[in-house]
Amino acid sequence: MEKSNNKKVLFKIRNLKKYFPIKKKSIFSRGANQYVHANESISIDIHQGETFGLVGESGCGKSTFGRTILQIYEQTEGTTLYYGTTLDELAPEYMGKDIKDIAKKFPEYEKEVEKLNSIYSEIEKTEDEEKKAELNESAMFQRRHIQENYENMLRIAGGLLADDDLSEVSSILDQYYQKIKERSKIILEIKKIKEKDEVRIRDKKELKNTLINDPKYKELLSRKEKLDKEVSEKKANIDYKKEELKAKDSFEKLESFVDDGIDLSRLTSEEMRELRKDLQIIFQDPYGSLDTKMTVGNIIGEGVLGHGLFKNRKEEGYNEYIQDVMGKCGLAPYFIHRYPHQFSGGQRQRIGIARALALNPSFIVCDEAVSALDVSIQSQIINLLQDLKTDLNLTYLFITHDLSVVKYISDRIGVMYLGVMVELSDSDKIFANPQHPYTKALLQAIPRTDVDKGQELQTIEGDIPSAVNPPKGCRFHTRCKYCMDICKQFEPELKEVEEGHFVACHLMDVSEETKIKAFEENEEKRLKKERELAKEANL
Ligand SMILES: Nc1ncnc2c1ncn2[C@@H]1O[C@H](COP(=O)(O)OP(=O)(O)OP(=O)(O)O)[C@@H](O)[C@H]1O
Repeated sequence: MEKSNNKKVLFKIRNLKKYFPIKKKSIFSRGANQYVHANESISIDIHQGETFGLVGESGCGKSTFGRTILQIYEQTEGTTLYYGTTLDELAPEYMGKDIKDIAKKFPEYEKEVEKLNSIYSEIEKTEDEEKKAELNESAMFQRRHIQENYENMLRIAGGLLADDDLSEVSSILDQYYQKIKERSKIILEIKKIKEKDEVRIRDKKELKNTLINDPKYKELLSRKEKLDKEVSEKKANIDYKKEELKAKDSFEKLESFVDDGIDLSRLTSEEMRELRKDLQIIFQDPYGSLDTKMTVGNIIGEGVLGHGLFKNRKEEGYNEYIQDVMGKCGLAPYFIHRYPHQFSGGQRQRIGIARALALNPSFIVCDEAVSALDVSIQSQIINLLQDLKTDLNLTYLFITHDLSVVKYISDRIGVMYLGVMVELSDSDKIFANPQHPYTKALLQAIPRTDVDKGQELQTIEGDIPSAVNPPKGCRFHTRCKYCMDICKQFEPELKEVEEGHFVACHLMDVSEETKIKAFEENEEKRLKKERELAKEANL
C-alpha cells in the first residue's frame, strides 16, 4: 500500500474494486453470478496539485477507475476518501448514522470479522471451482458489509470505542455531530455566497469588499463564529474522554483508524451533488460528449446554471463569465452562439475543458483527453491543461494509453494491467528505471519517436486475458517472460522498492540468478513450442 510521503493527499483510495455484473444467460442458469473484474483492490494516494498519469493497454480499467473515484460508477468495494473538505465541515448523514449505531453495532464488529475469516478458511479447503466462486462471492459481500458498516465508525470514533460504555460514547459524539451539522449548513451558505460573488467579481480586492459589506454574509459569519465556539466545547468533551481511555490496551489500535477524509461512496446524492462541482471529468471524444443541438455558451453554462452560480442566462454578468472561461481555454468570445459541429477537434476539446472549468473544480479526470487529436493539436491542448493547472491550482488524473503524452505531462505515473496497479512512481523514475516486466514491455512499445534512438518498436506478446476470469496469482503471468511458479499461485502486493517507487511483482524478492533462470526456462519452453508448431505445419 502506498504511503503519502508527507505530501498533502487529496484522495486516499483503498482497496477499490469495481465489478460489472454480467447478465446470466437465462434465469435458470445455475452457479454464482459472473462479473467483469474491471478494477481489483487498487490502493493509491493522489496528491494535491499533481498530475497523476494512469497508463495501460486498452480495456485494463483506466476509465473505470477514473469514473469510480468520481462516483459516476458505484464502487463495488473499498473506500475513496476525499480531503478537499473535511468530515467536520461537511458533517455528512452517514457520520450521524454511524455515531447513533455505535452501541448496537460495534460489539458485532469482531463477530463479523470472525465470520469473514471462517469463509476464507472454507475457500482454502474447497477444491470444487464452482463452490469456490460462490464462497468468493460471499467473502466479497461480507467484506463489503464490514466496510460499509464498521470502518467509517472506526474512522469517526477511533479510540473512544475502547470504552465499556458505548452508549455514552455515542452520546458524546452525537452532541458534537449535531453541532457540526448545524454549522455545516452555515458553511455551505457562506461558500455559496462566495462562489456566486467570485464568478461575478474578478478583482480580489473588490471581491473582499463586496463580501464584507454584504449584511447576509456578515450575519452568517457571526453565526458561524458562535457555532465554532460551541463545536470546540463539544470537541473538548471528546478529547477529555480520550485522555481517560488512553491507558486501555485497545485504545491505540482503535485510535489509529481516525481519519477525517470523506468517504465519497457513502454520501447521499444531495451531498455528492455539492461536491460534484469540485470533481470534474473531460472525455476523450470531444464531439460525442457535446450536445450537438446546444450552442457553445449553453454547453458551458449548463452546469453553471444547474449549480445555481447564476439564476438564469439573463442575469447580469452571466455572459461575461462564460466568455471569461472561454477566453481562459483559448476560445474567442463570439463563439458563444455557435454549435459544436462548426469547430475542429481541438476546439471542441477546448469547449469540453471550458465546460468542466466553469464550475471551478479542484480535481479533473482527463480521460484520454487528447487521444483523438492530431499530434500538433495534442500539444496545444496539453499546454493549455498545464497552464490551467498552474494558474488554478488543479489536480489531474490523466488517463491515457499513450506513453509519450503521459511522460510529458505527469508528475507520477501508475501502470495498470488487467484492473490492478502493477507499478507506480515518479514519472522520471518509471522511464529511467522501470521494474515491472509489464512496464518494461510497455516502454519498448512506445511508437515511432524512439526509432531515432535506435529502439525497436515492439508489441507485447500474447493476448490480454479475460477480465471475467482473470488469471490466478499475478495477472500478468500468462504473458510474462520471467514467470516463475509462485507467480501462478499468489498475487504480488504493491510494495515500495525504493523511495516513492512501488512495484507489484514477485521478481522484486528474488536474486538476479533466479530471474535469469526463469527467463531462460520460459524462453526454452517458447522455442520448443515454436519448433513443435513448425513441425506440425510441415507434416
Ligand atoms: N459499463 C460497463 N459494463 C460492463 N463492463 C464494462 C463497462 N465499462 C467497462 N467495462 C469493462 O471493464 C473493463 C475495463 O474497461 P475500461 O473502459 O475501464 O478500460 P480502459 O483501460 O479505460 O480502456 P480504453 O482505453 O479502451 O477505454 C473492460 O473489460 C470493459 O469491457
